[in-house]
Amino acid sequence: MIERLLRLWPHEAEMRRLTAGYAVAGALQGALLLSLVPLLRALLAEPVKAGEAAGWLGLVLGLGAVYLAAQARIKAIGYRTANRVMRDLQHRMGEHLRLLPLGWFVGNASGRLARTVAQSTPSAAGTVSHLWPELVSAVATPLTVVVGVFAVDWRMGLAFLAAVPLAVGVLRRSGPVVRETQAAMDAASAEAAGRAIEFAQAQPVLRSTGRTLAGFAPLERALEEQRRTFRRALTLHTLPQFAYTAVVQLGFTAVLLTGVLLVSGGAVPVADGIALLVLAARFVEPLAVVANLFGAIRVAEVAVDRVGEILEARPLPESEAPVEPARGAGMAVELDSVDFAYEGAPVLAGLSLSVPAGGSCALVGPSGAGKTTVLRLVARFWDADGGAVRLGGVDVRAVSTPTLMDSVAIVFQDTYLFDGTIEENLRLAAPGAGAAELRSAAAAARLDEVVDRLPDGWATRVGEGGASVSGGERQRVAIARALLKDAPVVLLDEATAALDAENEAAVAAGMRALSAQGKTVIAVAHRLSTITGLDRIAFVEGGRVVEHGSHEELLRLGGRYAAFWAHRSAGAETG
Ligand SMILES: Nc1ncnc2c1ncn2[C@@H]1O[C@H](COP(=O)(O)OP(=O)(O)OP(=O)(O)O)[C@@H](O)[C@H]1O
Repeated sequence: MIERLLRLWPHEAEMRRLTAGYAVAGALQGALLLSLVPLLRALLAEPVKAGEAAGWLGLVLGLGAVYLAAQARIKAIGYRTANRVMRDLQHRMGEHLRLLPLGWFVGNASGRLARTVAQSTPSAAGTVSHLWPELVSAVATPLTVVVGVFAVDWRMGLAFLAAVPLAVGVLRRSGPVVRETQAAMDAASAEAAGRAIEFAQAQPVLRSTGRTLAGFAPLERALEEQRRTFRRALTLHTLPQFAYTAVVQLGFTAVLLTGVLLVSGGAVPVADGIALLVLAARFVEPLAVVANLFGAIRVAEVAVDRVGEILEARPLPESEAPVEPARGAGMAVELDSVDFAYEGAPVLAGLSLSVPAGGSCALVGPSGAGKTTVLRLVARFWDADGGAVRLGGVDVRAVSTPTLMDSVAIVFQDTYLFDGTIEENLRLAAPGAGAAELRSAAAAARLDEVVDRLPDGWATRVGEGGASVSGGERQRVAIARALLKDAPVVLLDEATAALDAENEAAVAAGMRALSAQGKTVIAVAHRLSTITGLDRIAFVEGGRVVEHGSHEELLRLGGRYAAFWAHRSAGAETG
């Protein structure tokens, strides 16, 4: 466990010092208990040795005071270290996230990240301040006691030790079970939390279709799975817990029997016997604690693993000799026989596409054909499995990340806006832009119409994620950002959700404005108005471009695009 943590937080010397401190505190407690033996001997002697007893009592009190002081000191250090562990892990995660490819953030990364930062780092750090010290002292205290008991009587020492191998065996066997069930419970809880969020977000749809909780199958399934996993965990944990308690009780009984036999046989004085039995009762306590701690440590291990998943996620390789692609108003984009698969599921198979600098191209095709994936590969969310993606003639793998991010502006379907004003959201793309620039970009993206309608104009707050403006309006902000950013390549994934006529016209106008600035525009387009506003069309199907040309050329060809167009036109007419 601690090795795992040290892999992520490599401060071995500090951890060793802390462990030594915890061990000393634990040993002090052991010594405190052992000093009961001479105290009881003096008290139970015939006649009572009052002076000697007072001396030993002084020692007990003194050791107690030293133990308390040591505990307070080591706890304070433990808390400080735990705080540092948490701060360092969160800081390193922040730094590391900046290096991870954008592809890492696709999918459920935000939920995973939120949980890891908010829950797993405190839990991992808590290992240092709570679990580790308790475990170290739960081992150091009985160990000291056993050494002392051996000094009093070796037979009693052996009786104390008798249960230890059995207890260790039970713990070792139960470890993987607890860990596996903990991981399963964690995954089931995460899934249930995700479905609950989905359920909340889907409320408008569910209510408009008259469906209630009973009708929302994904959440029901996730909750049922969570209950099943928890029941299974309970069953699997019961047996090892029972076995451990039984072993500890068996050990206590062995000490008791040995003590009674030795005392009644006259081999051990009565006073020593009583003292050793008192010790035995205190010896069992930490052993029981160890079992609980092992469970808690397995839980913390899952948290440490989650932090590790982020810190050990690999950034894409960076070229040691980066090449700067030639940069004009636009930049040529080329995909050359690109193959790509998501976790083994092939999406692109030998896809080739070439868009000249300043040119524009609409990616059209059936849902799931891989159009969005093409845009993601141009922005190097991931590297292609085969073939090459080139910007300005240079392989994206040879371009440094800052240059790449500088060369590409991305307008994706799910545009994220920060919880600030419209103006602040625009300024993200160009912090130094003057008011005139801002207004001209907004006008080109028809964002000015939105701003005029909003109560506080440019100073209107958009809410978390841009919740207080519509999807189409968010895309207008993103297009205005792309105009301001002045990157030579603009990648645009038109929203598939129904856009009203006004927003649709605004997106088409924004694309025209980007093209007019000489930028290379590649857009996944769904609407006839936006498709025909671009120079060329690439029809993507089966992981490759199957038709490529202008709108008129492709209609004349009478192939897949012509059929798609006829179908869409019929749909548009019927509304
Ligand atoms: N992050 C991901 N992990 C795994 N599979 C993915 C991921 N993103 C997309 N896919 C799958 O890859 C295929 C291509 O997806 P992509 O989004 O590129 O298609 P598309 O042509 O843009 O579709 P649409 O028009 O519906 O947006 C789909 O089958 C999709 O389910």
